[in-house]
Amino acid sequence: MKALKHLNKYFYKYRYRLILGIIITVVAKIFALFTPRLIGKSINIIEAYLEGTKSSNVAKSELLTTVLLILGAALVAGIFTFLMRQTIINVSRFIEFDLKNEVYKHYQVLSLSFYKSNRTGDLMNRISEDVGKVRMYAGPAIMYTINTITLFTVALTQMISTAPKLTAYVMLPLPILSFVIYKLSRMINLRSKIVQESLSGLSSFTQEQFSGISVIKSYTIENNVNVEFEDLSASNRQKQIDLAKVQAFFFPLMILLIGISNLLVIFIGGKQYIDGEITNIGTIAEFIIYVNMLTWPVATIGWVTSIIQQAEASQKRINEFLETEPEIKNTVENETPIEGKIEFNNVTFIYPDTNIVALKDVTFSLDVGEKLAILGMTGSGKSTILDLIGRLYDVQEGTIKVDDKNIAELNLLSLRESIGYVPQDAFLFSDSIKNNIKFGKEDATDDEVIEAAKNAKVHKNIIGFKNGYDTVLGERGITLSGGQKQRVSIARAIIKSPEILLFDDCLSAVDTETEEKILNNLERVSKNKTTIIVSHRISSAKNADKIIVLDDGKIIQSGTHKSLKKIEGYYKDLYDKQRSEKDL
Ligand SMILES: Nc1ncnc2c1ncn2[C@@H]1O[C@H](COP(=O)(O)OP(=O)(O)OP(=O)(O)O)[C@@H](O)[C@H]1O
Repeated sequence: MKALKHLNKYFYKYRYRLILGIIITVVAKIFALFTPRLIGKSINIIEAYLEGTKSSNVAKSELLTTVLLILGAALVAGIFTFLMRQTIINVSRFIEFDLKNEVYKHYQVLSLSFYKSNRTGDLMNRISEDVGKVRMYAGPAIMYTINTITLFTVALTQMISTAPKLTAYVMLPLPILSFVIYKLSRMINLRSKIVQESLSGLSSFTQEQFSGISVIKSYTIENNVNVEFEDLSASNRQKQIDLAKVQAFFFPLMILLIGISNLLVIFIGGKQYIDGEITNIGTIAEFIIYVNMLTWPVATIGWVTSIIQQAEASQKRINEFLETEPEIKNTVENETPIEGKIEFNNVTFIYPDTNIVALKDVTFSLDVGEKLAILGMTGSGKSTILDLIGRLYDVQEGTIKVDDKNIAELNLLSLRESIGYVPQDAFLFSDSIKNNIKFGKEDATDDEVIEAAKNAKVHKNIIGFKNGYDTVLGERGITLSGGQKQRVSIARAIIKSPEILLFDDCLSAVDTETEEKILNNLERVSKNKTTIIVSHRISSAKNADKIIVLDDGKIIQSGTHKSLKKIEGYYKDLYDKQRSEKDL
């Protein structure tokens, strides 16, 4: 129960609703317990008539009154049972909502390395399945516990006061029932978990196959994939059958144990009546109803225990994530306006999860408004430089300064807000093109969106679609070409008009002619903005104020286009190669 203490703050938040819910539950059960008493009374009235102590008319009128009272009590109990669910179950839904938001909000502040070391499926599971299991504790478990306590207290008091010995006998099978249900619930939960895992394996498999459907078709491996799917499906079917088998035991078992209790009431109660230990035959009828009313709450003791155990395990998993501290922390409360001067001083960076040394002793500086181009072999550390400027990771050695201040001493939000970043793999959301561009500036006008798209040379493509800027992208929308995606992603960055622009090889899928036009536009929109362009093409680098060439994390060349094209080395080789390709 230690992990579940986390929920206490929510119970406190909703304390008034919860207390109201508890009161309503108690009232509902008290009214429900009038029924057995009144049914016993009705039988006693008939018994009195049969014995001749009550006249037919008196017996009939008393019978009618009792039946009306039963109806009234059942009605009140019914209304309160409805309200009970409306309060306690609603509280559990509120807590589920709060907890989901708490987890999601925490996910947002966690660093990139957290996402690298945890599988997406796991992150999603904790926010959906685990939170769902915790809800079962916050709602149904609490409701049924109060239910059981109230029913037991009231019913047992009445039963003991009416026939103590008979009470002892009929209560005998109930603890056995509770224990058996507990064991069965655990088995059901265990098998449900296995089914769940197999289902998520099946859906991960299908999801991957659908994403890679073009590869499957072009390699004509549909049959192999079908066989694999059938195997997974067959294994899932077996697991479902195993689960259904234990589930099938649940109700017959309950009926058996209720039946035993009923038989005990009839047999022992009947004997006691014959022996004169019980004076009224109505007591037997009353007890039969008590036994039936108590069986479900007793069964729920076992069920609730297993719900609590599951909720505890789920909350433990949730707490693990909630207790994970973000590696990148904002230490400055006040906003820090950024102008855009960037300085790397002897920066060495090792990726913590892989221990790959991505940058070695990197030093360069850029004044406000200057342009830097970074070139180099694949895997040489170019993207890492951009990630470090946005403080997605903290460096182990050396310092990175923006506006002469160590970036760790800047307000993290201000720093990131001052950056317009175009990643290597342009990521677009399943939303309209317009909203994808507006992502960079939420309050942008339509004109601003069009202007940004024009500068990124994608406007003509967009208006060519039937729905223009309202064209929806993604799974249920259209798929943009690689180059179109890159250009929408560029529009998203430039609409933000940030102080620092970072372009990570974002023109690689664009033809050289369009690249030239975009670069000219970028030249204009990025005036006075510090800009870094990562590229494999000389055409993207040649107009930069500074150029650096990386190799295995180290700067091996630096200078300008003019100077570097004359020096033997990577840049000149690339220049010569790309110039001859152009001639071809
Ligand atoms: N998130 C990460 N976790 C661990 N290692 C990483 C991560 N990102 C990159 N690396 C490693 O760091 C090194 C530098 O990668 P980086 O992406 O900076 O290279 P790059 O020059 O941008 O390459 P490319 O031109 O192919 O995009 C590579 O060896 C890469 O495997």
